[in-house]
Parts: sequence; structure tokens; C-alpha cells
Amino acid sequence: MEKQDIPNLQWFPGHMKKAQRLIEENLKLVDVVIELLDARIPLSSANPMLAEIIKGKPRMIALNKADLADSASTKKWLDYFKSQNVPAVAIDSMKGKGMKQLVKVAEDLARPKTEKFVSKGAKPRAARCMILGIPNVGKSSLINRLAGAVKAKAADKPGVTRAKQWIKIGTNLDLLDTPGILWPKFEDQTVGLKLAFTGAINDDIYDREKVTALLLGIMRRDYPERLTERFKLTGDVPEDGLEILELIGRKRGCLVKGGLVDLEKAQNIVLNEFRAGKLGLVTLDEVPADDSAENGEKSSE
Ligand SMILES: Nc1nc2c(ncn2[C@@H]2O[C@H](COP(=O)(O)OP(=O)(O)OP(=O)(O)O)[C@@H](O)[C@H]2O)c(=O)[nH]1
Repeated sequence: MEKQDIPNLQWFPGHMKKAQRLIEENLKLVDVVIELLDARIPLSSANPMLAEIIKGKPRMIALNKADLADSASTKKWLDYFKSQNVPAVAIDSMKGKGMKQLVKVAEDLARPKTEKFVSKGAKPRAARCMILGIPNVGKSSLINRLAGAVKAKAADKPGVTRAKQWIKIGTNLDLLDTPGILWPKFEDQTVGLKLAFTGAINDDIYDREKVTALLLGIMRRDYPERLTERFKLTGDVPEDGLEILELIGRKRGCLVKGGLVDLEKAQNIVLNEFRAGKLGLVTLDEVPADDSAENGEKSSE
């Protein structure tokens, strides 16, 4: 199969139906869903059908990989979600930042359910929640991070068994140990690109050269100093992303016989460094200006 510029055939209708069915089965067991989004692309990493799938179940948002996003933009996103009445927190599942806040928000959201039928003075039952998100957004990392804290605690209590599917987070929260996998909004080309830049889409199914060139074009437009600093580019940086890629290849010594640039090597450098946050902390989706805004693409200034 020929590689596409932006893949749009990664999820087939059958896959989506199956994923949806699995989520719906688990939804019956939980009080709250935690929608995990990538803080660099809060719009593009969202599944447009989420509301329909969870059918009114209380939901909170966790903006993961906040360590890689522009913190001023993350703040704007948190304010935006608040204005939409969706509780949201920013987290870093690798370093464990924001975990306490996430747990507290989930517990608070579940309270109307967990306190129902509890007689006065008695303790409400633990809140039950599950994590939902598109591939690579950090679902397993978050579950492991939350579970890690608990495992340490559970160790001083021999004999405490826990149900197979649930992970105890402190005393008031139980987390389903399998996350729900959502499919991305891949039919939109701009969204597809942002998913490719951030690594949400499998690398071998898209044209890496085109995607890298497009990323460089966007970096030149929105974050020009980061580009020139990181790759020590001097003089006028060309507008064309492919030309920028060649320049970077030369700077980094990615050369093949005859002095030509090894574009594949150069692409790997750019994509890996971008994804690791070495080109600075970047957010690629902007908060919608109003409710009618369909996508959050940065405008060129
Ligand atoms: N910098 C950073 N990297 C993260 C964070 N959370 C996860 N990652 C990285 O993101 C990648 C994907 O994380 P996973 O936890 O496997 O994501 P997932 O959503 O479970 O992925 P699937 O199994 O494909 O659905 C891994 O390389 C993690 O190390 C975070 O908060 N910050």
C-alpha cells in the first residue's frame, strides 16, 4: 500500500464499533470518565464522538504531557474547559505531576453517586473511574503512575487482595485497570498532521518527509527563534519546509556520498527532537475563539 501524506485509514468502521462497544461495557461500571488529551493538541487529540459515547456520564479532562506544552497555552485551555463546565487538570504522567489534583477532581465529580443512599455518618463508597483516550496519549503511563503510588502503600498491608480489574488509588478512588481506546478525528487533514507531529500516529504509515517539512514550515511561521536557535540556522530561513530540512541536515552532518543530504536521517532528528520538547514547549491547537469554532489552528500573524 502506498504511504499517504496523512493517514486516514488507520481505523476501520469495524475497529471503531468494537472500541466503542468495549467502552460502553466498562462505562456501566464507573461513576466518572477521565478523558486524557495531549496538552500540545487538546483539540486534535480529542474524539469528536466522546459525548455521544459516554452518554451523560460525568467527565473530567486531564491534559497529559503538559511538560511538553506551552504553559501559557495550557492555562488558557484549562480556563476554556472551565468555561465549558468541564473540570480539567494539567498533568505529567512521567514525573507524576498533577496526580493529587486529578484524583481529587475525580472523587468530587463522583460524589453525588458515591454519597447516594449513604446513611448519615457512614462513609461513602470509593468513586469508580476509567481513563479514555486516543493511542499514545499516555493512558498506560497514567495508570501505572497512579498504580505505583498505591502499590507502595498496599505493600505494608499483607493480605489485602484487590479485585482483578480495579486499582485502588488511595482510599476513595478505584480505577479500572484497562483504559478505553478512542479513535482520533483522522478525517480532518490538519488534525492528522498534528497527530503525526506529536507521534500519535504510527510512523511507518505516513510520508515522513512531507510531514517533517510541514512541521518545519509551521515552526518557521509560529516559533521562528526556536528553530534558528536549536539548529543554529543563520541568515534568512527559507519558507519551504523541505529546504529547511536540507539546511538542518547539513548543519547536523547528515550527508551521503556526493555531499547530498540524508533526508531520512534529518527527518528523524527533527521529529525526535520536536517530540522530546527540544524545540521548546509548543502547543499546536489554540483555544476556540467561540463555540462555533471548528478547529483551533494557529492563525498566521
Ligand atoms: N513527556 C511526557 N511523555 C509522556 C507522558 N505520558 C506518557 N508519555 C510518553 O508517551 C508515550 C505513550 O505513552 P503510553 O502510556 O504508552 O500511551 P497509551 O495511551 O497507553 O498508548 P497506546 O497503548 O498506544 O494506546 C510513551 O513514550 C510515554 O513515555 C507525559 O506526561 N510526558
